[in-house]
Amino acid sequence: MEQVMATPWPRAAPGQPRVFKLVLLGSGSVGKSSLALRYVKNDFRSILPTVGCAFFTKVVDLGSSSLKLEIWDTAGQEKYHSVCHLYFRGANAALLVYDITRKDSFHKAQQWLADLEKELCPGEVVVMLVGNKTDLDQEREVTFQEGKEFAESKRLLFMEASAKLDFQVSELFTAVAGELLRREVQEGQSQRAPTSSPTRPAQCCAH
Ligand SMILES: Nc1nc2c(ncn2[C@@H]2O[C@H](COP(=O)(O)OP(=O)(O)OP(=O)(O)O)[C@@H](O)[C@H]2O)c(=O)[nH]1
Repeated sequence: MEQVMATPWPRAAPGQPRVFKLVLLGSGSVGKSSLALRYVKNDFRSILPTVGCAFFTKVVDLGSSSLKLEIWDTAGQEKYHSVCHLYFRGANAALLVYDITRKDSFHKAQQWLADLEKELCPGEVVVMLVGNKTDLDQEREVTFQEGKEFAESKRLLFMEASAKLDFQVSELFTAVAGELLRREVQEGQSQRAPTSSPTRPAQCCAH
């Protein structure tokens, strides 16, 4: 897996699919790298803890349209927490991942959301809460309902998945990609409408 420490903003070449940056955030060992590996390479294997950030790309075909996701897989270990905010700058989407067998990881995902909200404008980033490791249902500490209710209270997308069993992995990335395109179309329409006011201020939040 490629390990990178820089944060270049992606550019779309002419005629190529538009590029969106997606960051994976969450505690150590919740399965961020495994979800990315399953999605991009349809593989599941033992992976060493991420150092800094790992990087993947994948073109998502949505039928009438396609886009390229640049997936930034951040390190979840606490010692890397302070550098992680460097990676979500410029992000278009974020997956807040927790392990359904670890309540502490669910609380940590909520802290990540608070950090994201400090850096980014509300509604600017598509955020999905992801409860991973549904194959370990007998050890579950976070119910589906708890995840869903928290996501609804914060207006996040929500899905549970298993990187191990390949359960709902491509579905969750496709759902985020679909939402990115939907918002882009919506924003384009509101900018074309002569009577509409700008959708966002020129200078926003921490930018
Ligand atoms: N049972 C089960 N184990 C999983 C699943 N996804 C990941 N794992 C395991 O959980 C452990 C951690 O997975 P990683 O993908 O390295 O987790 P991470 O969140 O990227 O960890 P950091 O790099 O430390 O942030 C590994 O042993 C994986 O094999 C899953 O869906 N089910």
